[in-house]
Amino acid sequence: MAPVRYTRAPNVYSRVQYENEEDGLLTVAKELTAQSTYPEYLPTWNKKEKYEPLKFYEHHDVGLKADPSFPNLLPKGTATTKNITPKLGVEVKGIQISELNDSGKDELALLVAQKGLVVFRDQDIASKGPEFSVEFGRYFGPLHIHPTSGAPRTAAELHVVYRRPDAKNLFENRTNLIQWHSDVSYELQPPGTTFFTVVEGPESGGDTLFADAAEAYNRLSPAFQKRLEGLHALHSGVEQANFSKRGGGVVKREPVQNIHPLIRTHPVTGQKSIYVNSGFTRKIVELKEEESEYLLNFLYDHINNSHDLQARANWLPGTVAVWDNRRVNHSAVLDWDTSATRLAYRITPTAERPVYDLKDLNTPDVSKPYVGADYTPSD
Ligand SMILES: O=C(O)CCC(=O)C(=O)O
Ligand SMILES: [Fe+2]
Repeated sequence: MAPVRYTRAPNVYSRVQYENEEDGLLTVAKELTAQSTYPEYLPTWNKKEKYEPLKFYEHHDVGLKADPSFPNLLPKGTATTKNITPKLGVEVKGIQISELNDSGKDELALLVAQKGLVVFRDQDIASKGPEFSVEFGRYFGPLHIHPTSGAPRTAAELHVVYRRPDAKNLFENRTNLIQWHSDVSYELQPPGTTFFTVVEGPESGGDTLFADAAEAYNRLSPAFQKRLEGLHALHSGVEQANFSKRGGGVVKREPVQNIHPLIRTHPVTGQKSIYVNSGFTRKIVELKEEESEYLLNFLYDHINNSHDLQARANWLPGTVAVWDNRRVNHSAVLDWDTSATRLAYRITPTAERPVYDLKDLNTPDVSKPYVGADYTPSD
């Protein structure tokens, strides 16, 4: 059977970037470190770093505690806001997220849940060093340590996205490099409020695209919504781990596959969204293969190609975008062909095990057992 149409090689960013190895620590070339304006964020890959499988924990979203009038996050007369699109995304200026007290952080989580994406301009958080971002992020949930990506030498919890100045032309074998996904959806408890900032980047290009899977759900007819209820999808981290291994990279935690409801409900807003993505979703477990492929391809088309439920963030110095990874899918845009470096990092607090019905929130396993033939990834 043909593979799902949108499933391509995982993360084009994870192409080999390391050149030095000192005692199991892979690092980028010394000349690149010398040139970097933020060398403390350059990726390193520690071959000795190994983690146990992630275990279930109860997640209580801090957005639930927030004052919905946002007195700390959006103080009147100081903060300004502007919607990026009518429903998805808002741009905020005039406040420093690094200075928020706990109430302000609760409000930030609520605003991100409500808007899907919040773009803060002129932030100083990166200049405070990697350890500050780790401490900041922990407030929102236990931080995810990515199994294969690089991390700053002093902050294993940050996920680094790096394209070196002499990156090869990735369009040689591809017509486009768009890779829609929701971060690490294969985990038992995937991320929620997710922070991303580009500390070094091209003058133009290298934007990030966002698609609103809640609006995508709302656009479906009631009959179609009903059909999706009760279905579950298998998400897989196996191909990403294999890809890293093949390139001589690291696998810090054994890859997992998890089954999540196809429609999930947000614990803070009560909003439903379609929880599939063409990066990590492999199969709808209640359906036969052809049926699953047919339905997944429809949903991928609907989410990835409906530009009228999407937003695009551009990166100015000091921009921090925060998205709700439960509700939006995203893709990098690798469109520049100058020798500009792009160096970015993500702070990735994890969230609840996805549920369709909020009465199942924080129960260890609400998915039906996977009874189909064992799924064997092709990669
Ligand atoms: O580089 C980007 O714009 C997005 C990268 C990405 O998908 C991520 O770090 O989650
Ligand atoms: Fe991502």
